[in-house]
Amino acid sequence: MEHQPRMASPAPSSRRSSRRTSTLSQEKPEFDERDEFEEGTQDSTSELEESDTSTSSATQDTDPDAGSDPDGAELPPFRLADIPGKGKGLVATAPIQKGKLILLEPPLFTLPRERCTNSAVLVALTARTREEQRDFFALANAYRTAPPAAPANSPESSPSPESSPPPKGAGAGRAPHGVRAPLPALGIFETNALPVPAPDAPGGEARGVFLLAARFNHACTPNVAQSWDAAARALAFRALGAVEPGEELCTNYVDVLGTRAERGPELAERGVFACVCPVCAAPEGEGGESDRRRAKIGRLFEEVGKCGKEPTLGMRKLKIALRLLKEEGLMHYEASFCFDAFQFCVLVSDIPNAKAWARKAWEATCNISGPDSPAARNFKMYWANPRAHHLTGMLPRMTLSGPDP
Ligand SMILES: C[S@@+](CC[C@H](N)C(=O)[O-])C[C@H]1O[C@@H](n2cnc3c(N)ncnc32)[C@H](O)[C@@H]1O
Repeated sequence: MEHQPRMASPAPSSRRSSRRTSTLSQEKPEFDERDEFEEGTQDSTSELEESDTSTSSATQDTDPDAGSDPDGAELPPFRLADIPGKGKGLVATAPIQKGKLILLEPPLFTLPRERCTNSAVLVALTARTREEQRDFFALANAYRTAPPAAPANSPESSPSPESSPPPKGAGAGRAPHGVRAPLPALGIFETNALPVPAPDAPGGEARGVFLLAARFNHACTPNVAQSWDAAARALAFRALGAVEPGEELCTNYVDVLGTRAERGPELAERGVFACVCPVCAAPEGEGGESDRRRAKIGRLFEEVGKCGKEPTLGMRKLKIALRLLKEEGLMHYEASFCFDAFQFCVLVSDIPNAKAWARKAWEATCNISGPDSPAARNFKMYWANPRAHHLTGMLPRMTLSGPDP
């Protein structure tokens, strides 16, 4: 039987959907439809300079401590700031609680996955206001080759490359690592676009630019999860844990259950050619420990998926994985393992523990994609009625265990 997609995450809040999947070996009982965790995309506006937090993007449920603007509208609890080694980024301006929705942002525009060209980006931009066009061209371009220094006092010598559209031709040189650089509009799009559901093709994927959320940098231990809010047709960003003022808010662009060596090439594809997040910048010894933990979680993820006929063993493995996730600060993968635990319990008709695990999966999912997300609603339904799961009673009855306190 097949082990279906597992989790969400944040995947991670990734610029690319980094949903992890695994497959139960054929002879094992089938695991059920996994959560529909949507992984984020992002965008933003360049107006959020330093202490100025005004933005046209919708924010819901923003922290009251974040204050409000003179019109009484709530301001997002973050500001745009310079981040060493990363360009600009978003930094918390107020304490943010775990699970708090910090940003809900619709895309500036989207493009079908197969039609992401420089001219398609330019055409999409013509439908936007001048201010939005300017904000788009102020976003980072990881593929831009610095143009030769212009003579002092020449028109080209003035503003920072991010404050005005790149001159025609800039960026047409060589990107880092010898990759041929795309033209500026496409370079910016490639650096910042995030996957979103295709607006007119059910089940399909498009790529969208989000002016504010594009300013989230990547971290291999992210503190912000992203998910697609289908009702709002917008990306939602929630705090994965409590955040203190001054902390940088980061999503994860790629699945982070790999070692540093494994993450590197994937990150380079997303325009992060040398990740300077605390995990990647850690001294060799500490980094090695993190690599070992992540590699082990990844292995356990696969192994748990093959334990459909050995629920006791599966439960033992997933509890080790949950402990390692906690140690590594990667709680956005928690819900998937909790749902595995739920399925082991229903397999052997251990209903009290099944309920406890479904509840934990629900709680974890609310922090990632909110209580109204399809995944959260699904887990809540199983919490109320575990026997609704089709695996119920497929193996001889036994008592497993519930979540650790
Ligand atoms: C979507 S943008 C993020 C916002 C960007 N820093 C800015 O100034 O607008 C992605 C770019 O940010 C930088 N970046 C993001 N995360 C990084 C990280 N962990 N380490 C180094 N650079 C990072 C890279 O240059 C990457 O191409």
